[in-house]
Amino acid sequence: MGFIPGPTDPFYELMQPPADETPAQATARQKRELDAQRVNDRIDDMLKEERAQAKKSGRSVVKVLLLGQSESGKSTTLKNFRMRFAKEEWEQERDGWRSVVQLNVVRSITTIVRVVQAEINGDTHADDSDDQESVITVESNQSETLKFTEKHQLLMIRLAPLVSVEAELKRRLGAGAEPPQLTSMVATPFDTPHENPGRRRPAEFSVRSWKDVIEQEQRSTLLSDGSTACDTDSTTTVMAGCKDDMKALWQDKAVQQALKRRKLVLPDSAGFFLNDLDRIATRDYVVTDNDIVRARLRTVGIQEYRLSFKNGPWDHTKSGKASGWEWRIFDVGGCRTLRSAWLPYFEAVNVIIFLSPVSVFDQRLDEDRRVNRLEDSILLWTAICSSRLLAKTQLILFLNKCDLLRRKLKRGVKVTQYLPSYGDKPNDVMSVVKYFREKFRDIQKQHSPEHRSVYIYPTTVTDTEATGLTLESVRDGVLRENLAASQLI
Ligand SMILES: Nc1nc2c(ncn2[C@@H]2O[C@H](COP(=O)(O)OP(=O)(O)OP(=O)(O)O)[C@@H](O)[C@H]2O)c(=O)[nH]1
Ligand SMILES: [Mg+2]
Repeated sequence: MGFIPGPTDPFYELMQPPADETPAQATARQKRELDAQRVNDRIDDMLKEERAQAKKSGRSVVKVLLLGQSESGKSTTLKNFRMRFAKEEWEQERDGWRSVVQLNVVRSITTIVRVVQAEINGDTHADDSDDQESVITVESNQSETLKFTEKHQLLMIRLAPLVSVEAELKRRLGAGAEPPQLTSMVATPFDTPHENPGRRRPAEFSVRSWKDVIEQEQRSTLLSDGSTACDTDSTTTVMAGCKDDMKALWQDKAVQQALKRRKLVLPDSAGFFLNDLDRIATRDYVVTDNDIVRARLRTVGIQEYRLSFKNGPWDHTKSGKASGWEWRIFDVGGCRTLRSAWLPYFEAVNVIIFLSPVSVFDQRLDEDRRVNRLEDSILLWTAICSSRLLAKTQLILFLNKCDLLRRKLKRGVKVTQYLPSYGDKPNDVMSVVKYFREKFRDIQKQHSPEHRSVYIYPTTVTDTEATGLTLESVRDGVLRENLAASQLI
């Protein structure tokens, strides 16, 4: 059985049906609850079984949750964990990421093509029915005509095959994909759900489990003789054929102006991929770790990965038992429509790694454009710190996306303009990160039901070398802190 909250519990509100619920909504809710209960029961059974096995083997289990808003870098952190501590598996699945990187590239290009086409056609609003990145509006005072010529028309025609490449890649990766749930939203997992106020941006491509997607891709690219099928793959061939045109589009001045003018928000990693087309859009493209940590697949399900740690300095208890440790890391979807699904995973969790991107103080949530991203992150952090259920959970905070913060500040964006409490402190990375560190620490101190400390790391989780070192420090800290406990779950 899962836990049943009493009226004083922060979860109680969440479990109450809405006052204005119709009979149809009640039936749908009851079905959802029944399904959720079944899942919970299955998890409970599994946990029981695992506890028994762990006891037998003398191994200790640490349950780790990765939390934070959408695009905060949770899945990227999980990739770093696996890259650092599960090297063999990581090497094996590397090829499976090829199509994901290709989809990231192609989606950015087709989005740009749509913008340029809209400019050429003189549309004031581009079609936003497909991609989240394509929601763009023309500023009325900037509507002078850009210089598009026949060259651009020709580029549009020559890049047209990428639309079917995108569809093909989506179909192939679709094994683990699922349309995002556009149901009710919660700001924190403890809130009462309320209706989605109407998203301006339709969803990104998302996956229920990238484990499934990657494994399937790995199988489909591996030939019977053990070699990979990269040079026989038609999407790769088309992309290689379009390489020069993609480069020409991305580097074109009028195109760049159009993107700026229409305020097109491409994913964080678009520039990285599009500046490196000579390497990526080739028939013999080999995926690198750097590519994988930048490849974006939005998470909609909850996935679990296991890591084993053996023979470390943390491995010896007073009794001399060298038991080994297993980490079960859970990666969740951070979008507001998905946060209520986190609740069952809060039970018996040892460690939460919370990611708060420090570069987002001037951005809004995709799922609710009225909400500032930093405010959302603070709200979520406060709720996690305040939860009684999580009172004994060790908290680790990653102040992430420091590289993007640096870039933003260099462009002259002033923190104090969006965050008046920042006052006239220096507008540099060190000072901003220090400020956030203090604020998040204060919230933790003020709201934790019991005394505990929080470990705070400034991170750029796309920097795999630096993140690897951070994760080693996290691992040692967590395991030392938990050493006293003989059985962790
Ligand atoms: N430049 C930069 N990009 C980052 C950093 N961390 C994550 N990203 C990128 O941001 C995007 C989103 O990261 P994800 O790890 O998918 O975010 P998530 O928290 O799992 O998001 P959801 O699955 O929607 O909950 C990816 O394209 C990452 O490559 C960072 O520190 N710097
Ligand atoms: Mg994710």
